[in-house]
Amino acid sequence: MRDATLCHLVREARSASGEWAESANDETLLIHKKRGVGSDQYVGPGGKVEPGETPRECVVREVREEVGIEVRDPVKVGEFEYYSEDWNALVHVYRATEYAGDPVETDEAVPEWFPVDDLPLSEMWATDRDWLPTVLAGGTSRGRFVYHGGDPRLVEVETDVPIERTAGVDHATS
Ligand SMILES: COc1nc(N)nc2c1ncn2[C@H]1C[C@H](O)[C@@H](COP(=O)(O)OP(=O)(O)OP(=O)(O)O)O1
Repeated sequence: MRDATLCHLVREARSASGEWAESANDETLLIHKKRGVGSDQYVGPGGKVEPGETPRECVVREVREEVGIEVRDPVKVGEFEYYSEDWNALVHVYRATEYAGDPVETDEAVPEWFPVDDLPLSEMWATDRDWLPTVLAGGTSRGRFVYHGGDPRLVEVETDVPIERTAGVDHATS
């Protein structure tokens, strides 16, 4: 099975005085994908892990390539198995709040910030609604999804499960 990554970057809300504000006002960066798996949908930036690369290295590279942002603190918060007729993957999900740069459009993606409580779920993978709100709120999730004809046929999701929270180190895939 192919390893892939997703990054859910959270821009934490602050009040006018610079204090932390309600987390409901946080925003997350999604991309409208121009090509590849899930094109024409919104999804977190990410992509396939290259040989010899760790998932953490991959997620940093993919976010840089897709939207021009340098992610500083990706923490692994989820792991999902996806099966479909033409795409099987083990997807490593990261949450990050520290980054440098402003998102830019590239030939792969159009970036857009969304409030965490107002996601474009009807234009995202159907199963994102089963785990993404938990991850954006700082929780963890693990799941197994089987798609057929573009629709989810099997959905198994656990939330707030132990995930090896590899803030700095993880392992290269073969
Ligand atoms: C239900 O299935 C999926 N849900 C979500 N949220 N994300 C998914 C699903 N299946 C795949 N993905 C994501 C995981 C990766 O970020 C990408 C992988 O595809 P992509 O084609 O973008 O990979 P790249 O390496 O960027 O592509 P190139 O080969 O064109 O460089 O999709």
